[in-house]
Amino acid sequence: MKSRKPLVAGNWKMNGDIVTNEHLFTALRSALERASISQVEVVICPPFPYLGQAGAWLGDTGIAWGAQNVAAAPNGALTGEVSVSMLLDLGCKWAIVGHSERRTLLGESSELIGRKAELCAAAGLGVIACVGETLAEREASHTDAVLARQVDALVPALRAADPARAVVAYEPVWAIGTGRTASPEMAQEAHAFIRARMADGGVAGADAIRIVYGGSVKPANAVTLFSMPDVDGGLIGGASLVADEFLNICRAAAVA
Ligand SMILES: O=C(CO)COP(=O)(O)O
Repeated sequence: MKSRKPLVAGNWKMNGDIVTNEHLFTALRSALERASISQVEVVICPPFPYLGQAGAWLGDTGIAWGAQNVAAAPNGALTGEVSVSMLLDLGCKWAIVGHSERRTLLGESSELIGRKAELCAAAGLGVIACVGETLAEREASHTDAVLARQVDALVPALRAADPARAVVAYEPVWAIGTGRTASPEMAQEAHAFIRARMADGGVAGADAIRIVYGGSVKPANAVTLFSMPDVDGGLIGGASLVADEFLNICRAAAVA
């Protein structure tokens, strides 16, 4: 039994609409209530426009909701951006930062992501900070170097954060949406490296910070992944859009 409470977060990415979401929220509510998996922290991250809808549907459940991104500044002339305080206003408990889709498609740097994480930590908004290597980087044996750079940029935020409100998500880019999952041993190796790197960087809460795995997690592979000693749950893309699949992944986190 691990000392860290597992966390399973659904990253809906840019999917959904009011009607579809309503069905998904309804199914998630009843499924998760029936399963009563209080030993798992469950988070749903819909697109920004639906955070209010998430609050309306999930507010009286144990399920938290969060954003998929946040601005790197507290307020001001930043057209189109959404601040930490706005997310707190909407009842968000969490924000994802540094997803590889934003790193690669939108050019977000590790430094920018570190700043976002620091703003979350300072305001008490939980942060799920994503790291992970590309296939080319893994094949060139650069995985550790890439993870080290990405984790180091998060260290100031992780040192400042309440360890219960800081999560690192290891998402190898080659496993995202591809159906290709890291083996449990590969995930464990990367997670152990990330934890040691945090500790070396002076993050006193490194042992308490959850490191979750993301990349083609499905009900069929969740238990073996989550059973690894440093894998503390998952960040789920595609399968989080299907209530039964997401529920079964949450169940896997409860038994792993
Ligand atoms: O990017 C992910 C979660 O943030 C993973 O996506 P998939 O689960 O669809 O591979």
